[in-house]
Amino acid sequence: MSETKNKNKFIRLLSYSGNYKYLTILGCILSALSAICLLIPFIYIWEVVNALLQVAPDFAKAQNLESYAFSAFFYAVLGIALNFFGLMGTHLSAFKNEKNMKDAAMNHLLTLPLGYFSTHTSGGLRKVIDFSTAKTEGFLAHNLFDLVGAIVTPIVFLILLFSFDLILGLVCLIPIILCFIFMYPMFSKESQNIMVQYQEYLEKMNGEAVEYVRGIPVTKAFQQSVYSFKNFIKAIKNYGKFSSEYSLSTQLPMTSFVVSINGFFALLIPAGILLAGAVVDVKFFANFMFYVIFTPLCAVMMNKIMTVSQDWMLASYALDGIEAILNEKPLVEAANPQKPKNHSIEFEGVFFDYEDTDSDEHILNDVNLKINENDSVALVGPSGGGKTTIASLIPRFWDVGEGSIKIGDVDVRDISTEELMENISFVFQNTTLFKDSIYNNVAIGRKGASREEVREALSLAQCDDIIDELPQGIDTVIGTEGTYLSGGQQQRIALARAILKDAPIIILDEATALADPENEYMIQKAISEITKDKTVIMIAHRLSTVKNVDKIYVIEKGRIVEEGNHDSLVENEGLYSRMWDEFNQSIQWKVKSEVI
Ligand SMILES: Nc1ncnc2c1ncn2[C@@H]1O[C@H](COP(=O)(O)OP(=O)(O)OP(=O)(O)O)[C@@H](O)[C@H]1O
Repeated sequence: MSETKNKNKFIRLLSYSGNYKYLTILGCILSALSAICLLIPFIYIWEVVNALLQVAPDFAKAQNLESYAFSAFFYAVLGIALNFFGLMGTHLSAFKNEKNMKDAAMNHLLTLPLGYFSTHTSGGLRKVIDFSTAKTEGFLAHNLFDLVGAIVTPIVFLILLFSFDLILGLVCLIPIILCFIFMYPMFSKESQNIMVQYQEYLEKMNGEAVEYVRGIPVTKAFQQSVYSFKNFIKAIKNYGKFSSEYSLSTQLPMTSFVVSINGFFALLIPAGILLAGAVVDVKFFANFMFYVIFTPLCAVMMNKIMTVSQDWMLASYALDGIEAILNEKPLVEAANPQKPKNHSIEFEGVFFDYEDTDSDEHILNDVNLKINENDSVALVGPSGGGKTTIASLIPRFWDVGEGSIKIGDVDVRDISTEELMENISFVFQNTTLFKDSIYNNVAIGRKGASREEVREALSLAQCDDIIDELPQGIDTVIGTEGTYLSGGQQQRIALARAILKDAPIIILDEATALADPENEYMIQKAISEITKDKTVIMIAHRLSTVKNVDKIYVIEKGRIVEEGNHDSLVENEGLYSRMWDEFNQSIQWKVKSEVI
């Protein structure tokens, strides 16, 4: 059963090569032929030794030496040529395989809901795609080719063993059989699972190491030691424990394997001496020489089979990584997409939970709200209440569990993704700027935008002072020549991108979170530019930034607990009014401490 599954897996892997898979098959056939050709010269060497021994000590009388030497040379060259063309075939197919696999994964990623990327970091995805495709490419280009050669060689070897001398052949067969017996457990399902577990422990440790390096500034600032990174320590210990236990468990089979593959001589030489006592003739001596020269080759081949089996396990694990991405459910596109009638937004009885939510409480619990076209609303409330989640459901980062979200009276699930993205701009607290020029970073906001339009958007987003200070103006590449932008500056560039996009619905999540007072003032100016005549949803902790919106929704524990404008909510003396008091106190505290 597991064999069929593995076979299927191999066929699945090969299918990424498309029609190039025939090159893999051809490459493997050439590998087998090459292995046979490369063994034939040994027969001719035996013929030469035999011919010389027959006429010893008058070696000049030896016959056919040139013809043997030429034949040996011919097969050696043919073997190398077949090897070369075979490897070329497997490489071409492997490169195609790698490209197709990467394309499939990348294209599939484009169909996934945006929420997928908030739980799967770009670094992690890149690692899976790069590691997996590199591993499978290596397996198809080299390891599989080697495996065929490594399997064919002992088979031809066995045929040769028996055709030269039956008894010596049988003697040489014993260590080969022992090798296979000791190798068998290493091919088992259990052993494959161990390999997968090993990779998981290794990845966990690497992941924690990255977190550790990222956190070094905090560790130093708070005078902590490496031991404060408990997860890292735990990951190292787990990895160490697993590796030692695994190594110890393979001690006996591995040692037995190594002893057997290198134990040919231990049996061959005593057998040779014993047999030589009985039949002392030249032919026997030539045969014996043949075995002495030839048998070490078999050890090399056995070793290769052993390592290739491990390479297959790694390649199979890598394929699992890619298939995990490909098996992610894409965002379901509407069969008959509709256009929103206007840019109002409505939540009707929305319930939502993340996939891994295990609490009894819903993340969003019966959320109902209506935002008229061109109105500005704010979502405020305690941390973890669900503000970002509400905003993320509008552009379908995730789909609602129950209820519906409508834009212009059309359910967002009935709007095509393209149309939805055209209608919505979002600016998050953690803005992503590419390591590219400021110009390209902004121009991505709208296809075909002219240079002038990009400049204008930057200007409206209050970025003139940033551009003036850069060595190459808007063509300066961020992150080079010491060009690093502060969080607030990056936020303004991101706002320029949104201004250029000019979408009718704007979602601003903590847009001023990273700003110092001067940047905050500039960002506020940019925001008033971007939000003119737009439907706006703002999420903010600084209540001063949302005081003038048309409506404020107070979100707590996934529910809307209050709604109204600023004045009415302050009068209400509920959660908002308490938050407003706390906000004012914090401002006064700040002013006082600055005066002192
Ligand atoms: N990707 C996710 N997967 C699982 N749970 C999540 C995810 N994102 C948020 N949550 C959980 O959902 C709840 C609401 O989070 P959300 O970020 O929407 O709150 P918020 O009000 O915006 O918080 P904050 O003001 O701190 O940004 C929290 O309990 C949070 O832990």
